[in-house]
Amino acid sequence: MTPFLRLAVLIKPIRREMLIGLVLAVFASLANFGLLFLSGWLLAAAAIAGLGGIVAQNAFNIFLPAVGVRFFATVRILARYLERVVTHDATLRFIGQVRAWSFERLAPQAPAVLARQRSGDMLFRFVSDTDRMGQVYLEVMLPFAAAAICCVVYVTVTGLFSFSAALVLAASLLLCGTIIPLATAKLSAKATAQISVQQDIMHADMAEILQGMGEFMFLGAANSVQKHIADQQTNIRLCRQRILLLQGGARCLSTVIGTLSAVAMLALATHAYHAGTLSAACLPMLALSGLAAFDVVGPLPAAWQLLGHVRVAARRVFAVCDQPPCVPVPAVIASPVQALDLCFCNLGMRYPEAKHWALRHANLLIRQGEHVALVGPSGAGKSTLINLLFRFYDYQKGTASFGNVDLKNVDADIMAQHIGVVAQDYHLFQGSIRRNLMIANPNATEEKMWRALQIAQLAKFTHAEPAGLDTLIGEGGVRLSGGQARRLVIAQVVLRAPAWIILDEPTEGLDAQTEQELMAALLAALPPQTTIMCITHNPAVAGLMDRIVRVEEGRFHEAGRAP
Ligand SMILES: Nc1ncnc2c1ncn2[C@@H]1O[C@H](COP(=O)(O)OP(=O)(O)OP(=O)(O)O)[C@@H](O)[C@H]1O
Repeated sequence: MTPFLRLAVLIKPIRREMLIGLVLAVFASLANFGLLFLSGWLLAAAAIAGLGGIVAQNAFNIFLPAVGVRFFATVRILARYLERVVTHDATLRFIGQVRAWSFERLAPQAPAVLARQRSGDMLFRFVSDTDRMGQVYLEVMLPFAAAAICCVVYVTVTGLFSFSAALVLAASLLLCGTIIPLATAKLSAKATAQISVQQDIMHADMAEILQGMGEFMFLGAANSVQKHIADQQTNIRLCRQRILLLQGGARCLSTVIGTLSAVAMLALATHAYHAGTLSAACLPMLALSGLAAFDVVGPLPAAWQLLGHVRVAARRVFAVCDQPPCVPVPAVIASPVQALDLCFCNLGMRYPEAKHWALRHANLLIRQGEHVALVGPSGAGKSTLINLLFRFYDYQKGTASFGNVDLKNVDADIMAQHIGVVAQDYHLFQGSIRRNLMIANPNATEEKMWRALQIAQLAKFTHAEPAGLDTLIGEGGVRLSGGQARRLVIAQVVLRAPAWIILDEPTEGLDAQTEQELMAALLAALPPQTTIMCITHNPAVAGLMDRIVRVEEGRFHEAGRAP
């Protein structure tokens, strides 16, 4: 299906508002045309009556056309106002719909498929591209539909008075409404596509630079990065200049054609007057209405232009949304049952596009309530276990079960109900300590929050801060030290109190004493049936677990208890 057909399907729920908006837009334009049409006639007829002596003046009924002029003026204002309200409301609703639709499709792809995209690019697609797709009704469909309907009416009405003037009007409207906008769009197509691609790259670059500004400075690359962005900006500006020049030229040409057509219509009407087939009062009426008719084709070059942008934006959004999720969604989602034992049998797992198996012939059994340390060299496959458990990635060989349910029949939401993770690459949210704790457990009382902070050895720090739980931690927790941030993540997990807790290097960045206090408090506070899987390179931490499993080249080996 083409991007436009797919957009047409998405736009269906707002078709009633679209239709009302179109009717109002047509009313406003017709009222504008009627206003100039009637005013032109009224002025000329009044002047002729004025020159015709007292009998003609008395015979001339000024009131009826004056009422008509007021009617058209009022309808024009009201219809334009209501049209703005209805069409903008429809547009905002449509944008919301496009965003909700794309989010629904993107969510199952996280994080494996989305990890292959640049975050700035994703942000741009999700914000600007969906915004542009949402403009398709207001900025493209509405002007085209309104122009088509109004032009037919204008030409028909003009034809009732002068066939030749109607022909001139029809030809000029066709030229300004289709040929000039099409030619402009064709000439600027390359620049339009370039802008889309370059903006795409620039936004992704900008996001990366903002996130890694410190690292760029450490590497002494800040100036070259600045220059790189400035160059991209220059390219985009040059493309924009070209488009604006073409659009300005098209507008000029349309104005010239509109004026020439009004002059030609006046000349033809004058000829008809001399031939006795048209009254003198109709001459300015046709000239003025000829000018008014061009109002509806004015926005069309910009509409053609935007059509190109919408096509590019829709293609980009659909391209991301159509990617199949890395892990197929189970037809029927199962729920693990007690006891929540984890069992891998001859498991083989390879990351997409990777040459090597991250896990191979892996056998592992962890019973609920056990405290197990996972040790082993870097790259052995320890963190891969988390990716598998949360169904971020799929396994290709062997079997895996959790709580007597095949892992292929569960999804991340189900697993998150049973497992809490303190990951190596954790993320804290902008805002306060309280907000971050509430995200983990929206129903947590203040007392429970303090207890979780106590266990995570962060209560002393929080108490010492004047704002306490409302202490702001900055974007990603930048106002906290690495160790404090990690302990806040531990507090989040404690607050959730899941049946399983996976700690990936929980004490990294902590001094020996805090490390001991943290682990002791954690082990003492957790209910005995809580399973702990602790991934660590630290022998002291591994020694606190019931048993140690060594991970080597994607296989699990029992290594007994640490001394
Ligand atoms: N997203 C990914 N795509 C492709 N390969 C990956 C991905 N993540 C990990 N790998 C590969 O899988 C293997 C196991 O990685 P994993 O992260 O599980 O190691 P680890 O034991 O946790 O290492 P560390 O102790 O350094 O965290 C490595 O060879 C790694 O290169």
